[in-house]
Amino acid sequence: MANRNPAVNQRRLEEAIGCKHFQECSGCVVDQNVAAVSVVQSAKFYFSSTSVRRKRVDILDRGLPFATEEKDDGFYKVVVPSKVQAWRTQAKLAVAPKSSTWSKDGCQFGLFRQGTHTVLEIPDCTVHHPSINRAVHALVEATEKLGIAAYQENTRDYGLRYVQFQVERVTGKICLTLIWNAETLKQTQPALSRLIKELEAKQPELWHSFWCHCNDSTGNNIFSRNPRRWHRISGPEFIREPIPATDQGWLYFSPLTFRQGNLDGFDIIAEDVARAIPGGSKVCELYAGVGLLGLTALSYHANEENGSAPLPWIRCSDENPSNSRCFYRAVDSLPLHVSGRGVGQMQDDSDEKFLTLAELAAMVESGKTPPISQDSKREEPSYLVASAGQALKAGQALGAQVLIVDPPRKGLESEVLDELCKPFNPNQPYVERSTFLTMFDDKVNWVNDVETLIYVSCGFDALARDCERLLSSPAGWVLQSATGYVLFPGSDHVETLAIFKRR
Ligand SMILES: C[S@@+](CC[C@H](N)C(=O)[O-])C[C@H]1O[C@@H](n2cnc3c(N)ncnc32)[C@H](O)[C@@H]1O
Repeated sequence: MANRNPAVNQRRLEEAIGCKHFQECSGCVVDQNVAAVSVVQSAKFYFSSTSVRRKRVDILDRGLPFATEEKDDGFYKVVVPSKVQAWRTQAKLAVAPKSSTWSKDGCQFGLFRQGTHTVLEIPDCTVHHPSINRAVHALVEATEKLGIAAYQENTRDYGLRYVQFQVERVTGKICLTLIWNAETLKQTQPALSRLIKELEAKQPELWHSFWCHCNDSTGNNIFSRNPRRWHRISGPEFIREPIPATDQGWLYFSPLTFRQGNLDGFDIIAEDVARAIPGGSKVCELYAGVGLLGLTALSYHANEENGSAPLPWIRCSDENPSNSRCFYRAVDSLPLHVSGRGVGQMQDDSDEKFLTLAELAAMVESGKTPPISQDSKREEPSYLVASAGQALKAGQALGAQVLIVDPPRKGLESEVLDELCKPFNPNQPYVERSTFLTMFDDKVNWVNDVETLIYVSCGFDALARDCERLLSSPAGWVLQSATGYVLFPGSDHVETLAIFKRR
């Protein structure tokens, strides 16, 4: 996995971030040796522990003893997938009044100091993409010039609470979301419109789009999931990012969809996920966001230069309804040989759509094979809006040899984990859709055909918990590899790619 250039990785492991806000700012816990953080140490020990070694492919294949002393045996590889500086392409900053005496002299933008609600300004943050720092400077100037007041937590007065910056990497432009203490857009006026006008006038080339999110709640949540709280004020609806590991196609994001904080780094993870999928596999992806991992895999395997075979189908799902439009836009942007559109395709309700019964009977009589073959055709990439547990029970993973999961920090939903821990049922017929099932739903193993489980984790504790259950279950999972990516250099965070095989 990854580490395609060990010299570059080594240099990044030793490089300093060199930020002048370090120590005062709560954003980073180290300024150099970015892998020397406690979560990476814990992960190294965890994957070297006896309980994991017992189910590790390298140990099983070589017949090695699994009992071990408390030490890192080198199985867990650590990769720094992007530069250690300027990697952050998405940031949320808190807003506070500039002075404590007069609320209308503008705003300051930064992170809360550890354990407080006092904002520390970080105008020269070295992990921010330079466009974010430019945007912060522009906001400081504009709010000061116009006398825009920041939200006052104790009195619940005034407007601006948080700001979110999303950089479109190819243009360097910013999609700016202003989170305003208001119930409706009308209540943000005229301050919001004046602020946007000023920003646009001062730096017209910096902005991709402006959004307002109305949040008048008392809690600490920055965003509500209610789509009616979102308002696009100007600019295009979607940010475009190239599909990783290929020159073909685009991914589309809006502020209503999940987007990784370090896209350069996540590109490497997406490519590693694609490489871990055997060519020609049918793939189901849960917790798919806008389809970043699945569509990368689809593109990667459609590229002859990678010496692979195209994926007959990918089925993606996520609970956020805003994702599906982004997903289908991305599919539209792919060349036909990648998306599989029009290439011997199987439509949604099976091929029976194309033949009448009489035609089918005539074909069989004349000795021809009817075109109802569940495993030889390509199916258009599809997207289901559903929770991961619901998606499995709708049959999304029936017939899939590979399952990709990239859950939020809290890990897999218990329904998903329960399903993955069921033993393989050799008597369950192979079908690719629940309509073809001849068993009662409660008897079905919804992941019976999955041979490779690709687990991308942003929460190490939850991964360790899920891994423990998978490896001790009767489902036959063994661990092929575990790679830790220092995706947010400076922070005590690790993104892990764990690959399980069924034996
Ligand atoms: C860490 S993100 C990964 C998204 C995608 N792989 C990416 O990199 O852009 C997790 C995703 O899980 C979704 N999610 C959270 N809880 C979920 C659930 N219970 N069922 C399905 N999706 C869920 C979120 O909407 C989010 O898109």
